[in-house]
Amino acid sequence: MPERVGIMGGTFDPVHIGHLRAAEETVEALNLDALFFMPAADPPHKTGKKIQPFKHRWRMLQLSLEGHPRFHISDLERRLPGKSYSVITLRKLREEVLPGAELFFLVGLDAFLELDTWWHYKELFQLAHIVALRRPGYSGTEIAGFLKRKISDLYTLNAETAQFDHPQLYPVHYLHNTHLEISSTRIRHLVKEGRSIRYLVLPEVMSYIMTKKLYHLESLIIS
Ligand SMILES: Nc1ncnc2c1ncn2[C@@H]1O[C@H](COP(=O)(O)OP(=O)(O)OP(=O)(O)O)[C@@H](O)[C@H]1O
Ligand SMILES: O=C(O)c1ccc[n+]([C@@H]2O[C@H](COP(=O)([O-])O)[C@@H](O)[C@H]2O)c1
Repeated sequence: MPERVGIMGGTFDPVHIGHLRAAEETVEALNLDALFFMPAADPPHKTGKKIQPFKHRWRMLQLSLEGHPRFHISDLERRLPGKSYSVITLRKLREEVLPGAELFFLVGLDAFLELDTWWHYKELFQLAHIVALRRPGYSGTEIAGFLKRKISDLYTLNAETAQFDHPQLYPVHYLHNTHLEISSTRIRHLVKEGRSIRYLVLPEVMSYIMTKKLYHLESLIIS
């Protein structure tokens, strides 16, 4: 039986419990054998924005995932040249890194409803199952209309499995994960204002941010 492998792409600047809990609930709900966090080296929609170097974002992920039996990190996008387009990453995974595996690509509902702005976005649905994660501020009722308008009007909701099926393309799953109103943007702002981020990130990540002075006012001014 081919392995069922989740891929969670992100900037992870920094990784927070919104990411971690959504990933945990996906692994459980969809019975995944493994889930790879895939930090983007050059996130296409963050061009020109200041993001922390890959090594810090990578280390914070490592600290967060340590000891988890099914969570792993991949440095594939750091090794690929150019912008971190998800279609390129998924092609590479299917063709070379994980041939034979069944891939599940996780995206928050905010990102899902903007998938039509991604590079060669229609191909995503030929490469992997898409898992749309609930996120406060975005409604799952928009998924059906989005699929119909932007991808294919042959997607239909299967009431039994609560997923959208298609005769040729991969299914789209809408996960009823816990609503956690947490974003990396909010965490960066809290640090900058000298406020607490305890319980929004793992303790090891909080210590790392403090020790390395990431997101602090001084570090933002100097660099
Ligand atoms: N609280 C959350 N609940 C569900 N999904 C989330 C949550 N936070 C982020 N995600 C999803 O995780 C993926 C990676 O997110 P990303 O690293 O950009 O974090 P972010 O918190 O959205 O960051 P930023 O605020 O800097 O844009 C995206 O698909 C995003 O939609
Ligand atoms: O492929 C694209 O065109 C594309 C456009 C925007 C975002 N992505 C990916 O989506 C993930 C989340 O991106 P972001 O900017 O919300 O952190 C990350 O893995 C990006 O590489 C991918």
